[in-house]
Amino acid sequence: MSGFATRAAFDAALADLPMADGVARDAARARQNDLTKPPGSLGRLEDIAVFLAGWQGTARPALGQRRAAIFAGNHGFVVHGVSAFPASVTQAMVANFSAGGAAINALADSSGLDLRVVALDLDRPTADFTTSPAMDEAECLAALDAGASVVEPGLDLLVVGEMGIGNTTAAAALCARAFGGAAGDWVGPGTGVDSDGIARKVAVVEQALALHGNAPSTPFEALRRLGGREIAAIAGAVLAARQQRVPVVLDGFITCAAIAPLAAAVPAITDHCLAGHCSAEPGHIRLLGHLGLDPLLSLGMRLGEGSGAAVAVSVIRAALAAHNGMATFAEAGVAGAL
Ligand SMILES: Cc1cc2ncn([C@H]3O[C@H](COP(=O)(O)O)[C@@H](O)[C@H]3O)c2cc1C
Ligand SMILES: O=C(O)c1cccnc1
Repeated sequence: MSGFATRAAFDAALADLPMADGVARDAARARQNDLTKPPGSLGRLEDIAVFLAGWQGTARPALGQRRAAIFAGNHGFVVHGVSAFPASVTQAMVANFSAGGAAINALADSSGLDLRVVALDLDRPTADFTTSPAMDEAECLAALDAGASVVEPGLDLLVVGEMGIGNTTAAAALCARAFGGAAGDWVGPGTGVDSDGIARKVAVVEQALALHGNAPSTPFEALRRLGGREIAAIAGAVLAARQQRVPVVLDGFITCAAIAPLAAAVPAITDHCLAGHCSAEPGHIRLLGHLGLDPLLSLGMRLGEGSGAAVAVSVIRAALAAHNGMATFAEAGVAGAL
């Protein structure tokens, strides 16, 4: 199993990304062209099957072991009034996940996902990033490692999600740091703050960028200074998944923002990722453009918890049902194209 015990281990993993298996990918594409339909007629369902073939290293990919990993963390900057809900909701929702009552419980169930919830030091919020780095090096490494720990051999697909009151503000700061633009380009209503709340979020992001803007702009430093434990854990999970060639389905604005610092340095980090959906949080569509990802769904969801990605898994299942279950022209005795 992978892990990120040191900053050098994280940097080395990011500098040495394995690529998809081109032979398996070509074989899957050839199979798609042999199935009893006009080539290309299943649109992105075909591309999804070919993508999974490349990362799983087989022309007939499967979804036997599929997991949703939800990481939870608390943030010091919430004292500035950046969320419509109190920070205590993070812990309460983790209890709700355990009791089976949250949206992700229902949606993971509906997509047949094994749900893992990883609560990261909820009684110890990160430091307020308007006055200091959110985490010290050891805290950030522990969070990255907690993310890596959900990636186990044999996993066919990993969905990542988060819970952390205030984290749309951290996500906005990470995006601005990674891809530029004004704080206001990345800040949105999150859980539903009003225009005063948006103004407070913009001010908090601007303060954080002013304080940390001259720090080394490495992915690790961005996560450590501007991220949070659940955000660093997502980055760790996505990177560990890549090391093991496990394909990943990203969720909304926050999960995508978690890999923004990695993608700004190494754009190929998104190659093993699908964007499950486009969130209604306004920064998400902008961020997906920077990540080079075309979302599978756009349902106006703005929840987090991995919920949009979990719904997208139903589409991915459909893609593989067609890829693995259909007959070829030869098998069915159907005449091919003229
Ligand atoms: C009951 C409840 C359940 C949630 N599940 C996910 N989030 C989402 O909302 C939070 C981010 O929004 P903000 O930055 O405005 O706080 C995160 O916890 C995210 O996962 C929730 C929020 C609430 C209130
Ligand atoms: O895009 C998301 O995942 C999101 C948006 C708002 C609040 N929580 C999550």
